[in-house]
Amino acid sequence: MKIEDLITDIDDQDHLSSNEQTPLREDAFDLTDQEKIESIKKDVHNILQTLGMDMTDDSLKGTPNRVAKMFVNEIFGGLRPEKKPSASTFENKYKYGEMLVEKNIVLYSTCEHHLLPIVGRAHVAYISNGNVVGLSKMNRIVDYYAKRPQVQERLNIQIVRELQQVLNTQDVACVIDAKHLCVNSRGIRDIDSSTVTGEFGGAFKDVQVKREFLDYIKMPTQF
Ligand SMILES: Nc1nc2c(ncn2[C@@H]2O[C@H](COP(=O)(O)OP(=O)(O)OP(=O)(O)O)[C@@H](O)[C@H]2O)c(=O)[nH]1
Ligand SMILES: [Zn+2]
Repeated sequence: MKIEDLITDIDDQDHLSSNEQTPLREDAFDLTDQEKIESIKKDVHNILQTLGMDMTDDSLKGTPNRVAKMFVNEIFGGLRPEKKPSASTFENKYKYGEMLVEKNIVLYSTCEHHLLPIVGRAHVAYISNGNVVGLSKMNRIVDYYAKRPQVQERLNIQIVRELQQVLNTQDVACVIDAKHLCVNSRGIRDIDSSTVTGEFGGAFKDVQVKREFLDYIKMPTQF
């Protein structure tokens, strides 16, 4: 793929290098969402028709529209830059200077190689540089980048880069542990394996800081 063919969220271009970006074409948003749904509907119909399915069957006739809407509005809804959650920060008045960990964030994404689900957990942490972000915004940022055709490594990096920008600090980390249905349910069909990735920025590169973060993740949640 040529470098010119790669764009990312328009407002992300300053701080992401091209290999961290979702490979989108420049004309990615020329069509409206409704136009995309109409086009994908025909494609899904064609796939099922080619497979020999009776597309007039009551149970199947709504499928192309259903799948097209699901692609555009739901599982790939995070391709649209305007859907990025606004993660307003506020002043760290209480001067909390330790690590904050938002753990066990449920993650649903889609493997871009097979278009099968990736299901897992993300654990996000940062050390405040004067600003704090609303807790739920971390879950929302994970969800936004997960709603794209993804590979886990890129998803992991995109989450960290976004929070680094929002919080104006390098001291952000994210670990993802996820099952890829392309590995679990087809191909090698290894139901037990999962994939762990980690991205550690700034202070989290320090072994002890990283250790503290990983220990918090392991700690059972008591409630
Ligand atoms: N690095 C990485 N690889 C992934 C991810 N999701 C899926 N893959 C892998 O992408 C690879 C695609 O390999 P191919 O050989 O082209 O596909 P395939 O013939 O379907 O491979 P098998 O899954 O081994 O049957 C597979 O090994 C997948 O396991 C991911 O998030 N990160
Ligand atoms: Zn896959």
